[in-house]
Amino acid sequence: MKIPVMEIFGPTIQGEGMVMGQKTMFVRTAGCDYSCSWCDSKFTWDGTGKSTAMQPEEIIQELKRSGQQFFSHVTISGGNPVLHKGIGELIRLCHVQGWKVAVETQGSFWQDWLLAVDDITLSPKPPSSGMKTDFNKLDAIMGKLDEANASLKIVIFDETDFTFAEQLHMRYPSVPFFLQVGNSDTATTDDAHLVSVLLRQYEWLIDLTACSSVMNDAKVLPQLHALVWGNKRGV
Ligand SMILES: C[S@@+](CC[C@H](N)C(=O)[O-])C[C@H]1O[C@@H](n2cnc3c(N)ncnc32)[C@H](O)[C@@H]1O
Ligand SMILES: Nc1nc2[nH]cc(C(=O)O)c2c(=O)[nH]1
Ligand code: SF4
Ligand SMILES: [Mg+2]
Repeated sequence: MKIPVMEIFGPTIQGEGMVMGQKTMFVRTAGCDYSCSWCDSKFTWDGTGKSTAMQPEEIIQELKRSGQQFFSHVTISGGNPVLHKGIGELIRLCHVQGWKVAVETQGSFWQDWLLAVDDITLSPKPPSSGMKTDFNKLDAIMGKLDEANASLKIVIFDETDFTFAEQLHMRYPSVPFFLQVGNSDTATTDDAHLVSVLLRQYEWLIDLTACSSVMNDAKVLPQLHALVWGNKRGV
């Protein structure tokens, strides 16, 4: 079953969340059921990017061609990769190669192949995104997942987002919880300015977290790739 692929890149580091710093390849799929106001990957769903329909075997070949022997971990992101049934076969083939597989999704859809993923990052969207989380769906997904492989990662732009994150953490207290700095300027090429803004936002988020007893075991992280490469694509 074919998968619409936007880009395949790496090896780079996972710049976000539960396995930050892990060397990995990325497979970015096209299409999203959301349209977050601040999405840093709008080209996957707004018609400005070009995708290629690929069989799982072709994706494996392209990963080997571009990453050679320099990786053992593959991150599937998007868009929302959970829209695509064919990813189940891709995960199986990655495991045959001995590679671990991570998936990034917002938690709006279920596929049975999620049970085969080594690290799942669920990133429900806070109010600033303009999206509304369907908690019936999210509860059902959480109920089916092995919590050992899952984490929650919430992007924070303002105090309303932080309150949303507190409520989410209280709803799923045993799931590892990550707060992520929001990038409010995903178009700029002025890296020095972007980094200074992101570090200021990081400090603001640390200060908020420090004063929240709900967040006593949360982790507060920047997007490491944005600090190193700014808004550059394919890193
Ligand atoms: C582009 S999304 C693709 C996966 C999936 N659609 C999702 O949102 O989880 C990958 C990650 O980037 C985060 N993200 C998107 N735009 C961002 C921004 N402007 N600042 C910080 N994180 C952002 C999302 O919340 C998500 O955790
Ligand atoms: N280095 C790097 N780390 C990332 N973590 C999540 C990403 C994403 O866009 O899903 C991403 C990305 O695009 N690059
Ligand atoms: S859910 Fe993810 S890919 Fe989709 S619009 Fe939001 S941030 Fe972008
Ligand atoms: Mg990204």
